[in-house]
Formats: sequence, structure tokens, C-alpha cells
Amino acid sequence: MVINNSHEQITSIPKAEVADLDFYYGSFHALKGINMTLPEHSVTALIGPSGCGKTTFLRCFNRMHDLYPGNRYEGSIWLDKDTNILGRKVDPIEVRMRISMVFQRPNPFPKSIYENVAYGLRVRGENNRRLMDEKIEDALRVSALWDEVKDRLNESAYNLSGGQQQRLCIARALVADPEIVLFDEPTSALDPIATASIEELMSTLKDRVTILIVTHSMQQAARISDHTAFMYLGELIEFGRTKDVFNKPLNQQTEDYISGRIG
Ligand SMILES: Nc1ncnc2c1ncn2[C@@H]1O[C@H](COP(=O)(O)OP(=O)(O)OP(=O)(O)O)[C@@H](O)[C@H]1O
Repeated sequence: MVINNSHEQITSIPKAEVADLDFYYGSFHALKGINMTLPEHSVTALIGPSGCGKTTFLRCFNRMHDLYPGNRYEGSIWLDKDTNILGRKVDPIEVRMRISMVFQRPNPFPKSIYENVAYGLRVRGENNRRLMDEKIEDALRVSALWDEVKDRLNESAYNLSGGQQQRLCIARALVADPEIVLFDEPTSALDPIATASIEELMSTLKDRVTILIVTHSMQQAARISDHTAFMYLGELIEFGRTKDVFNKPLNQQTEDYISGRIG
């Protein structure tokens, strides 16, 4: 297929560059020849119909697929132009320290609010209490949760509402200063008010990190993202500034998806 995905040049510095990426689940070819840059300090949304490969693509960025046998990557994802995070010599655990992830459903551990966030530091061998307190407060503030939990840090995380739990998971993902945070439909299990507060967070978070988010909601992509990538049947069909992709799509398939004709 000839793919015309060359919208006006994106001028931001690339945080990551995906080059000729293919991915296979056993013999199933799930991602096909993907080339894309992830602009630094911005929100990039991955959209496309169910099964097109959005989650598969997202999971390549923190080597989640390594956890299952039979999965295979080809091609590269360059971080800061110097490390191919798919390189055989690169330790996936190191990659996950630089690139963290927030999942569809809030998944706090059966621990206190404090210990949930502390986890991200403890796995890195940190146990200086003063430093941990500072970092945990900072992560909870950035995640817009501090005021709601500062007097109950030792309570179980399960006492929090769904939206608060998701903000706690965001704090856990942020506490160790990752460079990129991956979000896999982070609001799909939340009500509209909790969704709005997570969406609001995105615009402040991008000052600290680069964000890649899978969303089923085109409205959400339009509201929160700076750049949008449209995928279809394992291919990247179109990528550009969100306003360009939504207002003047270059491809018929993108236009059909955005206008609700496919999906
Ligand atoms: N573990 C797996 N083994 C084999 N095939 C898989 C596996 N996970 C996903 N797939 C297939 O890979 C393709 C892409 O799936 P993926 O979950 O990435 O799509 P998606 O765009 O995120 O879909 P959705 O929007 O429904 O979540 C689909 O055809 C899916 O059936």
C-alpha cells in the first residue's frame, strides 16, 4: 500500500524515532513497517479501529512483549538518537526505568497510598526516607492527588475512588522521573468527571515527560493531543499535528475513520 503520511514537518525535537518497525505474535504479523517520530514534551495519540495494533505498538516502547515467548520485533526504536531500545543487548528492565506505563484499569497494589508510589523508588534501590518523602509528595502533587490524600497516606489504596486510583497509578509511573510515559486507554474505566481530571493532567505532565497515549475516543485525542497517529491493519497510515490530521486528513482511510464511516 502507498502510504501518504507526510503532513507538514513537525519541528519539535524527537524524543524517540521508530524506524522500519515490524512486530510478530508468533507467525502473525501485527505491525508492518512503522516509521514515526515521537516529539519531545508533547502528547501523541494513537487512534484507529479495534485490532489495528495500537496497544501492540505502545507495548513495543517498554519491551512488554518480551514477557511472552514467540513474540518478535524487527527494526528499531531510537531513544534520544543514541539507544535502540529494541537492541538485543539492551536490558528491558533498564528500558522500563526510562519509559513507564499506565494501564487501562487502575491497578494499585494492595498496599498503602504511600507504599504504592514508593514502589517505583524501592525497585530502584532507594530507601532514604527523606528523599522518598520528597519525591512521593512531588509525584502526588503533579498527579493532582496530593490535597486529597496528604492526611491519609497510610490508608489502603483500595479506599480511593477509581479516578483517584488512576491518578495514584500515574504518580507511581512518574515518581522515578521517567522520560516517556505510555498510557493505554487510561480513562476507559472512569466516569466523565474522573476522565476530565486525567485529561487536564496531561497538559501539565508534558512539561516533565513525553506522552504516548492509546485512545478509542477521537474526541479525547482531539482534546488532549498535540500529534496524532492513525493506524489501520497494523500500518501507520497518517501522522501529523492533531489539528491537521483531524481537519485535513491526507488519506481516505483516516477521513473515513474520523467521520465514523469505519471503526
Ligand atoms: N497476544 C497476542 N497473540 C496473537 N495476536 C495478538 C495478541 N495480542 C493482539 N493480537 C492481535 O494483534 C492485532 C492488534 O491488536 P492490538 O490489541 O494491538 O489492537 P488495538 O488497536 O489496540 O485494538 P483495541 O482498540 O481493540 O484495543 C489484532 O489482530 C489482535 O488480534
